[in-house]
Amino acid sequence: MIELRNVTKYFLTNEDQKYILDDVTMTLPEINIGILGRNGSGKSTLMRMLGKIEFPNRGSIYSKKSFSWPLGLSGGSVPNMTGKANIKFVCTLYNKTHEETRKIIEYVKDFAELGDYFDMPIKTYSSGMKGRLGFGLSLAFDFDYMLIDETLSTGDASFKEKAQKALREKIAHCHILLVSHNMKTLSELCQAGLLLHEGKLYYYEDIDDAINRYKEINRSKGST
Ligand SMILES: Nc1ncnc2c1ncn2[C@@H]1O[C@H](COP(=O)(O)OP(=O)(O)OP(=O)(O)O)[C@@H](O)[C@H]1O
Repeated sequence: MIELRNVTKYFLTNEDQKYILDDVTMTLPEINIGILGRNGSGKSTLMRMLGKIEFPNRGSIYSKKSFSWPLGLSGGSVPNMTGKANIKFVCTLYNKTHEETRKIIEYVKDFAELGDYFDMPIKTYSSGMKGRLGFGLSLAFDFDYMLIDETLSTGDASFKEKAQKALREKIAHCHILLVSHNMKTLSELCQAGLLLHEGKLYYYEDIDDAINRYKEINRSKGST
């Protein structure tokens, strides 16, 4: 379960405040949930708050469950360190043993297909390469919830296929919170939906109801 208690999140703009969530209180059940909203509504920000790499201005988000770092966002890595060194660093943070770390490095190296770049600083990577490294690393760990931010579209066609297959195997054993503009993927992978709109968060028990409401909003506002 994830509890949002009076959560308010805003960003300061030059002249005003941009509200993402305005005093939202809600309890989310343990199921796969798709997150929808127009461009700039705050989907990625919500995901970062769930992953505890960004925090509300007021209120709190509470859960006893473990969350992956948001897949699909390339932030969080140390740019001057190699891909391999970044993985070792994360393994240390998660108290992995020497043997577990060795296996994780092997897995990610094989999965991410970075060739020589695996031993080069991350600042030399393209955004797709960073995405592949982060994606492989997240798959190598076990979490209660995987946070996925449009990761299904990371990489070229063959990598995308491999990533989708690996992700589907992974999510058979955990829950997902998925941000995507792809309605088919949302409908296939999620049971429930969250719709972010103008600082409010709406929960739909059926993902297809969330998708229909999202489409209605898009029709009335002009699609983005
Ligand atoms: N650090 C920041 N400072 C100021 N404004 C920010 C900051 N981060 C995000 N924003 C603004 O907050 C709003 C929500 O951003 P966010 O990336 O969460 O939206 P989104 O729904 O994921 O968008 P998209 O669908 O385009 O990816 C946007 O208007 C964005 O410009």
